[in-house]
Amino acid sequence: MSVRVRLDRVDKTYTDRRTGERQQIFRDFSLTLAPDELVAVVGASGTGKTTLMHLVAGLERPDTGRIDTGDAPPRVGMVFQQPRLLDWAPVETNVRLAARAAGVDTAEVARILDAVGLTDYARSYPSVLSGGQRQRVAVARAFVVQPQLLLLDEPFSALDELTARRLRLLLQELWLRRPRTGLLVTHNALEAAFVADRVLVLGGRPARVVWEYRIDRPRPRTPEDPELFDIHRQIVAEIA
Ligand SMILES: Nc1ncnc2c1ncn2[C@@H]1O[C@H](COP(=O)(O)OP(=O)(O)OP(=O)(O)O)[C@@H](O)[C@H]1O
Repeated sequence: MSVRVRLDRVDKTYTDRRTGERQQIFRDFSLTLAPDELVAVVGASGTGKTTLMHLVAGLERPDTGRIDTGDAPPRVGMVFQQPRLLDWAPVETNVRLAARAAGVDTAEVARILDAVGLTDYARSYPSVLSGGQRQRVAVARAFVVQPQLLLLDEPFSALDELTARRLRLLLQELWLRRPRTGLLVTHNALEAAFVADRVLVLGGRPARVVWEYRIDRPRPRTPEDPELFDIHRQIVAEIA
């Protein structure tokens, strides 16, 4: 079952540790992610993209307002900029521990390792893998839990462009096997255009959606699609 995510009139304030000043990151902020919709959030540094992700993940609580993800807490798969693997454990164990913690049949582990192209590295330790391979493990760990909600915070921005591109294609492939609701935070407008059903440009303080674009390009998409390139240019123009 896919989830609908609804942020309803959310306020979120932080106190600056150095100055003691209060910063209102969100005021009366509402947003809905439809079931199986992939939404990308872009915008200038410090606007509140990661805060938004943390609110949706339940890692931060709103001061006021509600975040509704349905009756039962959804299974969440997260991918961060850094893979955050357990260095003492082989690849297979990294993925299996995530599956077990989520109560998912560990038979899924071999299947997802195959899907991300890491079967031959199942017994390897993260330290011997390339950056791209480590991030593939992180993607496997996120997908092995069969997430109803996918949260991607700059998942490919620490990788070189060619590797990032391969991982975006992998993400598309995994998502197409079974679509699910997702939120992607990225600085890369082309990535947003390639991955998302809808792109939001966040700006200002408190943050608001200053521009929104629905991407109706059919999937599977290719990064060479000139229409996606045009959309990416519009996104860049809106961020600037
Ligand atoms: N735990 C915290 N305590 C205090 N201030 C915080 C905390 N988390 C974020 N902030 C502040 O909230 C604002 C928004 O931060 P956030 O990380 O959400 O922005 P962002 O849009 O993700 O930025 P970037 O693109 O640079 O990652 C920033 O001014 C940041 O300093």
